[in-house]
Amino acid sequence: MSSDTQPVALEANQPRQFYRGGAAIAAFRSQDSADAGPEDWVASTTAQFGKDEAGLTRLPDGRWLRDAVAADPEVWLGAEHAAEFGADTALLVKLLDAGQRLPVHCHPSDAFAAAHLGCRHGKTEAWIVIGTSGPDPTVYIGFREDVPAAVAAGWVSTQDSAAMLAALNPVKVSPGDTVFVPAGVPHAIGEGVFIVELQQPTDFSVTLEWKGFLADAEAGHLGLGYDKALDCLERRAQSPDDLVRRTRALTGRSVDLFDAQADPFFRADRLHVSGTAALEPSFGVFVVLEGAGTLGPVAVHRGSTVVVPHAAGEVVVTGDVVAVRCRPPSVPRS
Ligand SMILES: O=P(O)(O)OC[C@H]1O[C@](O)(CO)[C@@H](O)[C@@H]1O
Repeated sequence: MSSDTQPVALEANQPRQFYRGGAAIAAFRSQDSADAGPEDWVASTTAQFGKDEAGLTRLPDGRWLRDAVAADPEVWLGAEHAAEFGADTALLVKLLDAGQRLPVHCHPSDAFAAAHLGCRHGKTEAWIVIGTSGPDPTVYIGFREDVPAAVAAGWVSTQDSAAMLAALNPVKVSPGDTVFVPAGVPHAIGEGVFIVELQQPTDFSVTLEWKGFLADAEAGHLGLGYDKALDCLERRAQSPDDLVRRTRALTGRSVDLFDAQADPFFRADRLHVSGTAALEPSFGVFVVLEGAGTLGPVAVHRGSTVVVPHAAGEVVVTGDVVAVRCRPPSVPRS
């Protein structure tokens, strides 16, 4: 019988990345050192692309979370989820602190990943802005106008960063804003933006703007070559209004952070608890944004991250707490 029936507080898990950042994570989590890097992979059962272990979360008892879930998917994920996904959580959550602008890149869809990368998941993602710094916190999302394939390929081969960035919609952001990033849509998170990121559980990226970020072009196309990799790029114009939501003013007990277009990929809500709240049974990844209290038996405060197995049942939150609850997609009942 599995003992994984209680929420578990997690330490930071910061695999090496190629870009600067991390001070906001250190401040948020009250860490001593700000040098651990710009990303914290929370409750991760996903390794970095091409790596065996980097990125995976270790439970406090020393097991990889991935192995614990594999040993008992129904305990961790519930019977319905396990029937659809097996031991796959179908979710990756990160804290990401962009200490510099990230490169322009995009991610494959499920169909592209299945056809070329041997995986059922692509990497649709979404961002919940939880902090900003500097004079101009901006994200860049989707092309402003349709871009012909030859133009995109030309930008990549000449590494025309200025053209690539200028082709994207800039969006100023502040805490409480959310951005849905469908597979294929090119994007770059700007300097000074600190987010909770939800995504499908892969590390597949096509880095259009590799120069100045990656060692060489080879690191940017998933081993497919840019000719093939750029087939996953969404070159049609996007309207930021369709992708960005401003949720800061919403303070209900549970505020849905994304709209229906995110439902096939993941769910997130912001819980505002004052007193007690009982949460329905579910696998969940929690990031506590404000306040202090308890999540089941676990004491939590700003900066806490907690993974909750489905078998924890109805979990009670107490105290004055604002937290983001991240969950995999709900599996339709047949
Ligand atoms: O996928 P890359 O090129 O490593 O990009 C870095 C980061 O950019 C993101 O895709 C956010 O846009 C992160 O999930 C990822 O870790």
